[in-house]
Amino acid sequence: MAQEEEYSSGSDSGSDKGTPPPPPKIPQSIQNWWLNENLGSGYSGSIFKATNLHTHQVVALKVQYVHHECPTNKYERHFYPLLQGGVGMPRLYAAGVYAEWDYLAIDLLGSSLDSLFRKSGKDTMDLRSVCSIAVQVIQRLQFMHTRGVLHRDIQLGNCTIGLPPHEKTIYMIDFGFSKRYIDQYTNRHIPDSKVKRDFIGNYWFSSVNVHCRGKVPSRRDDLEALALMLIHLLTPRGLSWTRNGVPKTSEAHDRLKAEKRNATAASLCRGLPIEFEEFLSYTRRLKFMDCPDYDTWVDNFRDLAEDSGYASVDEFIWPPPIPVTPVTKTSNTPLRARTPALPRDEMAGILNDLTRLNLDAQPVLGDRTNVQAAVRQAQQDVKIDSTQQSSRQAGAGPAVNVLIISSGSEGENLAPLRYQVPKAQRLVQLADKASNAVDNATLGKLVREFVQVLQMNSSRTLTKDAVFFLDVLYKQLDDPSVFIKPQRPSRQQSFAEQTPEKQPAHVKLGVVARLRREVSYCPSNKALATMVSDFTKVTNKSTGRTVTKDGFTFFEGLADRLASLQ
Ligand SMILES: Nc1ncnc2c1ncn2[C@@H]1O[C@H](COP(=O)(O)OP(=O)(O)OP(=O)(O)O)[C@@H](O)[C@H]1O
Repeated sequence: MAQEEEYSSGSDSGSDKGTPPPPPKIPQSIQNWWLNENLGSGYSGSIFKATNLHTHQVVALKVQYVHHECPTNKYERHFYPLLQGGVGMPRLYAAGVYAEWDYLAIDLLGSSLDSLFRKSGKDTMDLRSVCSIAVQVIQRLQFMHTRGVLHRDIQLGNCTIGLPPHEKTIYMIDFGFSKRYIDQYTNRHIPDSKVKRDFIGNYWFSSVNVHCRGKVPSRRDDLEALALMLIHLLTPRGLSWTRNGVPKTSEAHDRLKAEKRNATAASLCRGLPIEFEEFLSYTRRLKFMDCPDYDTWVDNFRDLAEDSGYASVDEFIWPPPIPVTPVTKTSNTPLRARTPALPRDEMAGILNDLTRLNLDAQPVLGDRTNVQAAVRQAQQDVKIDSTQQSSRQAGAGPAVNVLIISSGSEGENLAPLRYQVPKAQRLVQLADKASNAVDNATLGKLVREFVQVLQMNSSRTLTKDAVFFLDVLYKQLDDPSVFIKPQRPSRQQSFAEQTPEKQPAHVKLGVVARLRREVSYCPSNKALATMVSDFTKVTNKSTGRTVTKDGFTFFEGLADRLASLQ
């Protein structure tokens, strides 16, 4: 941890015993390790690249003077065994005390996020990288928490990338402040307490409850710290209370705490994608013993990245790649200082204008009295989109913000498109094609294409756009005679999202396995529609919206069945 970002009034410091003598010079070798260059120094020790004198293995050696006032190595070494085997958890090779030096030999890793961000010289970090950090760090915390451990010091300096070939993986380091929240003897969650505790953590990102109210930390606080860290990265000049540096006096520290305590999620996230405000509010709503819904938040940040035109966000890629297509959602562009949110009175004016618009004659989704008109309108839309596509192909202007309906036969140009059009956009295109399909054979081909698009990158999440496609498919199969072309997906609208209560993963697995078995002898389109609906609901409601292997087999079976059910 960077010393300037660290504060611990919880340690039994030697201040009232007089200043401790300065530590002696660190020797050239410790136990079997030859110390090479210094990789970084924290408040309580230094990290060296080190080589084993016998095996020549190269590690990071974390060295600390045994009499240091904050002897974190002594605690940290007990957490590594609990965390071994997890993705993004450094391996521990050796630990011990040699002469006056407490050492830990761990995986040698790459740069910290703090150092990468500083070196970039940018005001804010790009949205893709921030989503990637969100996805990976939530997963790391989920792993640590399942092992009964809280990190308690989430900050950029404690997240590093690996060395090649693991440079796209974010590692958690520095478990010096970590703590078990599951009592190892009773196997129960530690109790809350009304007694105000000394603060252990860091000034910038420790949660309001822990930092400002002296509460006992639990899982929610690790996530709140992460939320603050993400918002910091997207905010020009960072969170306001980080701008004056480390408080030097207790009055300055009190001011910092007051500022942190008074900052609402809405005020911190103005101009940022809504997911960040929702995430911070969610972490602050959690109760002391609540288990956070890690999977849903991983999905939400994946969706946000995909919706913004970024693929494979599970991988942290640095420097950030240029998006495959221009990012079209300005509301998702983290340029708060340069594109401020609308002033209140201007917004009121726009809303008033909107209310004066006469929308009465428009066909309404699901209004079956307007079927004929809506279908005509839908066909008209397709013609317009196709015309726009051909004029664009003839060099008539940029493709930004226009939905393209492929005029080629279904699936034939998948490979080239795969690298040009983001997944979200492809799914919406497929939904549009499905809405215009007039026979089962076409729908079957579209289902096959849907499977390929879902498998385009490492994420197998049933995104909002994938649900949109299934929604269209459901409506076509259920009763095409009353089918009306649906609107584009929004965060609020989907047939599968109206009942949001969660179900455990095993329920999903059971239902999907049944669907996979039964689809090949399903008697009618209507019955297939019910299956599509069952699949979507159970997947959307389970903890983790990942499409499983059984799920993909179900869709392949569905495509086959559509081909034979004419
Ligand atoms: N395994 C590693 N491989 C490469 N560099 C590392 C490794 N671990 C730590 N570092 C570097 O050393 C810096 C300090 O590491 P760390 O935070 O673990 O030390 P610390 O002494 O516990 O810090 P503090 O006392 O401030 O908490 C990190 O920010 C990172 O740059």
